[in-house]
Amino acid sequence: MPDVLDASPYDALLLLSFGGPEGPDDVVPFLENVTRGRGIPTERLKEVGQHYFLFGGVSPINDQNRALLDALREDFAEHGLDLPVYWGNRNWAPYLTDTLRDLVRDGRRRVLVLATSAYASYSGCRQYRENLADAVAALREEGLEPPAIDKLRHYFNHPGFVEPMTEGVLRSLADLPEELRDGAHLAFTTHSIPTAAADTSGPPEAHGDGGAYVRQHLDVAQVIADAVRERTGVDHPWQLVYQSRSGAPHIPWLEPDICDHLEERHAAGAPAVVMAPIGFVSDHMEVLYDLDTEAEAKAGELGLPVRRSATVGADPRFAAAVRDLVLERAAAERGRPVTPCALGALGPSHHLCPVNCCPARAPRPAAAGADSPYA
Ligand SMILES: CC1=C(CCC(=O)O)c2cc3nc(cc4[nH]c(cc5[nH]c(cc1n2)c(C)c5CCC(=O)O)c(CCC(=O)O)c4C)C(CCC(=O)O)=C3C
Ligand SMILES: [Fe+2]
Repeated sequence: MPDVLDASPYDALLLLSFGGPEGPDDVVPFLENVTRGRGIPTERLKEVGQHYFLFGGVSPINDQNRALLDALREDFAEHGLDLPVYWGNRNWAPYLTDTLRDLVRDGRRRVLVLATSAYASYSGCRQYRENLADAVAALREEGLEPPAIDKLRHYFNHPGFVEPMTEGVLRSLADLPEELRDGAHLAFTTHSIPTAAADTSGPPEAHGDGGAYVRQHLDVAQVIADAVRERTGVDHPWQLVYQSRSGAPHIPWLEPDICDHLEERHAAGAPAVVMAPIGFVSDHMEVLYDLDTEAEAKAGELGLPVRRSATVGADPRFAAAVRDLVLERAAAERGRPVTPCALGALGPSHHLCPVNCCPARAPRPAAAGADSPYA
């Protein structure tokens, strides 16, 4: 029998994700949920709807979360961590508010949240916290007393997140024809966001242009590029690039786009490119459409050999990393000394988002932060 691990003061882990449609009839209501009050052009919505219809109206994200849930439960059981794991989404069933109601029903009083977004930014962190606050408010409206909620720190630089991606890049390189392999460029890719959102991602004072969002991705890219060089003896040129831009054309978003980058690399004589989607936790629609469909098609037009490397998904090393993060946070909350695990130059992220971290354009209550009315 393994030793019993101590998750107190927490009595549940909540996997909090984006959600996605599971059939053609879900697509439009899902997009309405995502974009409620966000001013995304109708043209863009029609286009994104087509991305989903191309795959039968099904996003793989929910099945990927089910697999992650299984991996977490299996890892916790194997290691004697007695902590139930719940799952709720921001934009599709199972909806966060319903899951929070389940937590109350089961008598859970202090919940730790694992968001399926590894980096800072309004879209990747505060927006999740706002939706948590909305769910808390909804339960209070019903006369229920919701549990206290904390959110795990950003895990972009945790070895259990980075190492499976490093291995994925090595596999993609190995999959290229040998004569192209050593000259291959690495394109680390993530979701584009408005430059104004990047610059204030947080906390903004601590970072330069591009804020924590860009700095964190650059740090991970550097760690992976270094590890690849160590393992192969080859120094592959690399760059951080972006994908899945939306919003109005006159508003600046992070660039270059992956497709423009492929064109530019091709013109510069790169023999091949490995696209490494470090910004994403699983192979959801952004990976399946924007990389595997659109960017692959662009590369085909150019005659540029490309490979797309793996996301962590339900890798057991990621599940183990979550266990490590849970135990670290629980110990910290109990006032024990902890040595947070992190690769790269930035070091471990804060446990509690400071006031004004990744600010929204229009301030709204957000849970699990120093500026939270529920902290
Ligand atoms: C940083 C970031 C992540 C990574 C962190 C994280 O994972 O959270 C992410 C993930 C995801 N984004 C997703 C889907 C969408 N994102 C949209 C819109 C937007 N995303 C943004 C940013 C991000 N998004 C932004 C700044 C917008 C524009 C306006 C707004 O702020 O809303 C739209 C509306 C249409 C469009 O404009 O494309 C959709 C449908 C799905 C589900 C995929 C599936 O179904 O498999 C996932 C995992
Ligand atoms: Fe998105």
